Amino acid sequence: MSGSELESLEKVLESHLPEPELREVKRLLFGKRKLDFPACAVDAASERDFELKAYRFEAAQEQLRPPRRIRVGLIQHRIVLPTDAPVLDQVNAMHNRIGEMVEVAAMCGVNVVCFQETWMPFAFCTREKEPWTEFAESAEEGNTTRFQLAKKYNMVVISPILERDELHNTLWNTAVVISNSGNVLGKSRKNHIPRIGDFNESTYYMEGDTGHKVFQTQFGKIAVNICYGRHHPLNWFMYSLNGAEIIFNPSATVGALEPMWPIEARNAAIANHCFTCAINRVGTEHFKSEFTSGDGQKHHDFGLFYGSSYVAAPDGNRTPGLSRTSDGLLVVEMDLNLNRQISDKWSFKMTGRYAEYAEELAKAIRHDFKPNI
Ligand SMILES: NC(=O)NCCC(=O)O
Repeated sequence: MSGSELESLEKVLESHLPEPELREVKRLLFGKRKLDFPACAVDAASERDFELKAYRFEAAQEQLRPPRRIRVGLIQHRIVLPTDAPVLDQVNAMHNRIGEMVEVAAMCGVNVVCFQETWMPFAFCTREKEPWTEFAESAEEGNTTRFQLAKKYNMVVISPILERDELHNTLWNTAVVISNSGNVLGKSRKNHIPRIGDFNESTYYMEGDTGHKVFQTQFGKIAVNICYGRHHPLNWFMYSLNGAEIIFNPSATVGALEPMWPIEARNAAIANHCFTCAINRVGTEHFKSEFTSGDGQKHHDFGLFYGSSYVAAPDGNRTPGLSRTSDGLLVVEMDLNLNRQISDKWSFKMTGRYAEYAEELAKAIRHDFKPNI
């Protein structure tokens, strides 16, 4: 435990359940296998003070297709410097932290790594423009994109940033997808902007305009459904419709939303016959000026970002979560053949009545809509 905070549900079960029951509970809750990682990675993670966990999802051997095994890495971390440190110092400190964590991901053979949502302080609760908008940068040319990790480690990097689009004088909440060659493959902007509690993001940026892009990488077709989009089943569905084999969900989430966290990305993996990766930051971020929440309470912080990053598979299994309180790297090996195998078995997507939904939805959004009662 860190202070009075619960470290994780998994730790509670491990501490209190006898071994045979624990094994059964873990099978029911999670159902996947542990993956061995190199000793150098274990040592480096321990020296650098972050949790390292690794799991494997297997698929059946097929006759016509070879396995398509790849490894993803999910990184959760707290901000490094206080939020009133000079902006560039904060950015550099964060780059150093990410750099040392990605190096361990490389030791573990990770092919695609994803960081948490906008890896700057999550200052959008404050409604202040300065200095937070100074963190905004170009998706194509910004410091964070030019921070050369992808090519160095032959790894696809998903880097969620606050994007400044100079051409259109706009800010966006954007995930930049950098191919393992080091080139920017493209970007995916946050589709749904929360209007709840301290999530005052609509003061800073608009709903994304990049649709439901899927990126073809050397390690499979990937998409990014940023944070609040995970509450929208149709948002996951649209990425899946465009062929996503893995949907990443970089997030910054706190408090009352925690009971939903273990369920939403897992449901999406089941419903869409794909893998989903839910990533949340950790720690509590303090801001100098007091701000008022939607409920009238005054604060200097958002509350605890509860980490608990995990990966879910199309067969409904999922990994245990990373800690609620510590920085961590979750490495997961998955055979992408599992997606089609599960689709052929359960056929949720094949049996969807899309033409009917489309027709009824088209009617429901009209001003003259009358419910079919
Ligand atoms: N970052 C963000 O969109 N948070 C909104 C609350 C949530 O959905 O967890």
